[in-house]
Amino acid sequence: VVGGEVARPNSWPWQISLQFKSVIRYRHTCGGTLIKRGWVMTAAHCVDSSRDWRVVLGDHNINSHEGSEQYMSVSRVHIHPNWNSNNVAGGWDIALLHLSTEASLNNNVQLGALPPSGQVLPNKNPCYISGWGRTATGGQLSDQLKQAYLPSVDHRTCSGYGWWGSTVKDSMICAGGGRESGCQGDSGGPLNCIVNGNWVVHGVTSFVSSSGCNATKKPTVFTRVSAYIGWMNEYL
Ligand SMILES: CC(C)c1ccc(NC(=O)[C@@H]2CCCN2C(=O)[C@H](CCCC[NH3+])NC(=O)C(F)(F)F)cc1
Repeated sequence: VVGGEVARPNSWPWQISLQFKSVIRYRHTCGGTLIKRGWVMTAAHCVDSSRDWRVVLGDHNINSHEGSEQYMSVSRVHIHPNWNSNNVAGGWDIALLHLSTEASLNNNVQLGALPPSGQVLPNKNPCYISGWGRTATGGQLSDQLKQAYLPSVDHRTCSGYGWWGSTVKDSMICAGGGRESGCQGDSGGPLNCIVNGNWVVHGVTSFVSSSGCNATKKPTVFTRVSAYIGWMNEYL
């Protein structure tokens, strides 16, 4: 997350850290959202290589043990069948991870709410991105979970001239476009939006501009969760 601030610990209790074993230790690679006690929603581009995955729930500082963490292994990875790893602009950047044991829900670990199928937010709907991704273009990951206020940008604007144009599809949702943005390592994590006073996970962090995470008029682009409710319900 570029800009924004360190989140109050466990204030996004559905945010998970997706990590893979690298030699002797696990490394954070992506975010994700706990949507059922045994299921995590993330981006397909996060898991399209076979690795020894683990999901960490209830985390704040990914480099220290705080006691609120639950470490889960992953029994199945379900990548959307239409995902094409050579074309993130094609969409379909969504995957479900089946956990080998069910999470215990508590103050630090809760389920993220999903939107109704087909729901599209109006322009400038209040939303926050959360994640441990780079804190600047080319920078380092954040030890502590960060958040940034990224109001939604409607499709008409986001696909307009000088913005993303036809790179952005209707199955995506854009947010931000100013000095704050997602960045590498935030992939797969939630776009948390306020709808009728409740937090709803409307996006899965998918891509930013290759010329810089917080490029002007290149909002962070998310998989639009409401376009995939039917597919997810096949599993949940
Ligand atoms: C034109 C379109 C096809 C296109 C649009 C944006 C990009 N962006 C990028 O490649 C930038 C630079 C590093 C990774 N990255 C990204 O946007 C990666 C997803 C890459 C998927 C493809 N391998 N996602 C993220 O960094 C994010 F924001 F989700 F955390 C690349 C191609």
